[in-house]
Amino acid sequence: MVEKLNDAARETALRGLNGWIYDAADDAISHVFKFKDFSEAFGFMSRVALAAEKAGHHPDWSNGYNVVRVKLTTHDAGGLSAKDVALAQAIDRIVG
Ligand SMILES: C[C@H](O)[C@H](O)[C@H]1CNC2=NC(N)=NC(=O)C2=N1
Repeated sequence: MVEKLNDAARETALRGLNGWIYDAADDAISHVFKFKDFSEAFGFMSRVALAAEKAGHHPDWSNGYNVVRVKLTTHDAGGLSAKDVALAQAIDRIVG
């Protein structure tokens, strides 16, 4: 059973991520990605989808043309967990 991160662990984890914003109300981390066009945005989503399936952990996300809004939280834990941090790191690698 995955556990929520405590405050100290969360702060440490966030320092290792690029531009993710902590949303205390949802105990989640979010990032808005803007791309050249829809094709670039959808390519990003396709790569993230494969990483999510591989991890067995999935984003809550939306797409409008060239913008992808990603929110990560662990539904099974009721908040932010190490799985969210790991997926955020994978997403950071995808965007480079
Ligand atoms: C059974 C459960 O839905 C699965 O273990 C996974 C699927 N993907 C998931 N993704 C996220 N973000 N949180 C979860 O708790 C989660 N659970």
